[in-house]
Amino acid sequence: MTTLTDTAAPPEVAAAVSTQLLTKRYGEHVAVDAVSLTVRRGEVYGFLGPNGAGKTTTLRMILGLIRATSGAATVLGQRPGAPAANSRIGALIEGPGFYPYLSGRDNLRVLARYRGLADDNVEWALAQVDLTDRAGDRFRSYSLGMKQRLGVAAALLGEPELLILDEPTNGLDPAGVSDMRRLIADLAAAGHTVLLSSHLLSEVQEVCDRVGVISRGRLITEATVTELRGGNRLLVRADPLDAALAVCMRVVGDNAVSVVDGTLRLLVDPGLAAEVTRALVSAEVDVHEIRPSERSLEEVFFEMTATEEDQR
Ligand SMILES: Nc1ncnc2c1ncn2[C@@H]1O[C@H](COP(=O)(O)OP(=O)(O)OP(=O)(O)O)[C@@H](O)[C@H]1O
Repeated sequence: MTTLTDTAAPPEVAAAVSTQLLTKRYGEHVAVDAVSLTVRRGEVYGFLGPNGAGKTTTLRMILGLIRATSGAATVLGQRPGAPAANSRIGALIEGPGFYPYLSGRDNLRVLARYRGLADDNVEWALAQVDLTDRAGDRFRSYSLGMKQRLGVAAALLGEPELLILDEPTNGLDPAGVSDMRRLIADLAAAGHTVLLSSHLLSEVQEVCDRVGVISRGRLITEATVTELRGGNRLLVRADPLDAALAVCMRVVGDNAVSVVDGTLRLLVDPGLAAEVTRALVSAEVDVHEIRPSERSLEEVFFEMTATEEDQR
């Protein structure tokens, strides 16, 4: 008999990637410290952290390129490195080794043959990254952005379900970053799950559904970009400030109001803007500006890592 419980996919199968207390030590140094993260199928997951935080080491464990010291990981329902998973994963990690004297197309053909894939795959992958026109040129003549896109094309050979991209925007100029962002959004729209690492939050906040923030080997948080940025702040510029402060404290509570650079910062639902404005106006305070304010991901990141430092 089939019950509802029997047919519901267990979380580890529903997830594209999940890790449980994944840890990597190099001697005394803990490069990755008990990381438990989940990448859901179909999402773009940003793995964020400064240089040396442990991103590449985590991705290498997920791909089965290095062994975890302890903990576990499941990738597309398999253990890392299992052939059944590898054939459904495309990865760009630490720059692929391309032959400089071969064209982009021939480089991909070499990789495709090695993996038993037909040349159609090469043309498809080149088109995905918009390199078809330059595919006949030697790799060494490519700009950094083109080299990165060829790396993504290599990861795309065989149309993998899951793409793992380690710092795909590293070293790119703003135009290259914007091209890469668009490419990732297109791949996600086409149904690929994307796990990408970055140390630049501004680069991933537009393209990622969820982010995991890692600092010194530890996963500090995992949340949607909206959750991280928080929508619960109102900024008020009003005159006279003292009277405005008193009114705001009365309306939203003493602890929810602070003054930053002559502006009142209210930690409340922005839906209270009308009520706050009415109270200020009836107290004969001039309201120059009242607006909701989100934290930038950079602010969130620095606040979180600062808290983490304090706890050490
Ligand atoms: N093979 C190794 N032997 C010793 N230590 C290592 C090794 N690989 C990584 N580490 C250390 O582990 C830590 C995490 O490195 P990792 O490359 O994973 O960070 P990252 O977040 O990817 O940073 P980056 O963006 O600079 O690559 C660093 O302190 C690094 O020096």
